[in-house]
Amino acid sequence: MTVIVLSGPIGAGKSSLTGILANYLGTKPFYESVDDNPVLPLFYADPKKYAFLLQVYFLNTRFHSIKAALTEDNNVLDRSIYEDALFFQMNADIGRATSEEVDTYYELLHNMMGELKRMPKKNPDLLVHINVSYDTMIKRIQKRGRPYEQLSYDSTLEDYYKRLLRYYKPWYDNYDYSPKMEIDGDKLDFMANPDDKQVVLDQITAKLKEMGKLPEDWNGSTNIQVEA
Ligand SMILES: Nc1ncnc2c1ncn2[C@@H]1O[C@H](COP(=O)(O)OP(=O)(O)OP(=O)(O)O)[C@@H](O)[C@H]1O
Ligand SMILES: Nc1nc(=O)c2ncn([C@H]3C[C@H](O)[C@@H](CO)O3)c2[nH]1
Repeated sequence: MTVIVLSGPIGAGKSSLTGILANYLGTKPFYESVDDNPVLPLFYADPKKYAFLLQVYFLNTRFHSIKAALTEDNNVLDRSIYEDALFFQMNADIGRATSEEVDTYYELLHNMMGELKRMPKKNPDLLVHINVSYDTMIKRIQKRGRPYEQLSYDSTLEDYYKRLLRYYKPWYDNYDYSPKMEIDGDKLDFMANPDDKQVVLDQITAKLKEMGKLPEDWNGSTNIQVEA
């Protein structure tokens, strides 16, 4: 059926929507490696030392996930390989990578993207991008409560998060691996409000129907798995 990739800033709701969408469509979710990621806390404690290592870690896990997803042809992915360079370029721009690390990273990324071109299915079917403002992003980061992501942990995080938001607009505009659509993550509380959740699911299924990826009369009901 379809391979859908989600994108958006930290705390936008990608993991949450990945689960909701996979359940609704009856497909398999792939999550970004966070709680089992040994490099992430090291990075937040010493970004300059660990930016390159963290990026290689994420790139490797994202390469693994996108290959599996494109092979099985029926999946939803939390943040994917297509956003990897956005993060690394931003960290490099603020002096957290040497020019040798930057060159090595882009050669590795180029090689990996070349491998994807050889897959039977080369691209996702749809990118769903969740837009959030700075205030929403911070509220969600606080709600989730990972200690090393809190503004109180490091005084430079406010600037880091604001900068990240600025990098997303051109990234989204230039993304061309598949059709794409945006979700308003400020207005739509798809976690706590069932009506908002249905609005988001309707927006995504309408896009999939328009693209011929779902039958016109499909309403999700036959595919919903009852959550325990
Ligand atoms: N639309 C929403 N409305 C209200 N709360 C939300 C919404 N989306 C996510 N949340 C809450 O915000 C927090 C962050 O959500 P989530 O982990 O899904 O974000 P994410 O985009 O996957 O983050 P990251 O980039 O860090 O992996 C969670 O506590 C989640 O319950
Ligand atoms: N430096 C860096 N590069 C990435 O590709 C990347 N992807 C995610 N993250 C950070 C953001 C959240 O804290 C947490 C969960 O998304 O991991 C990243 N950090």
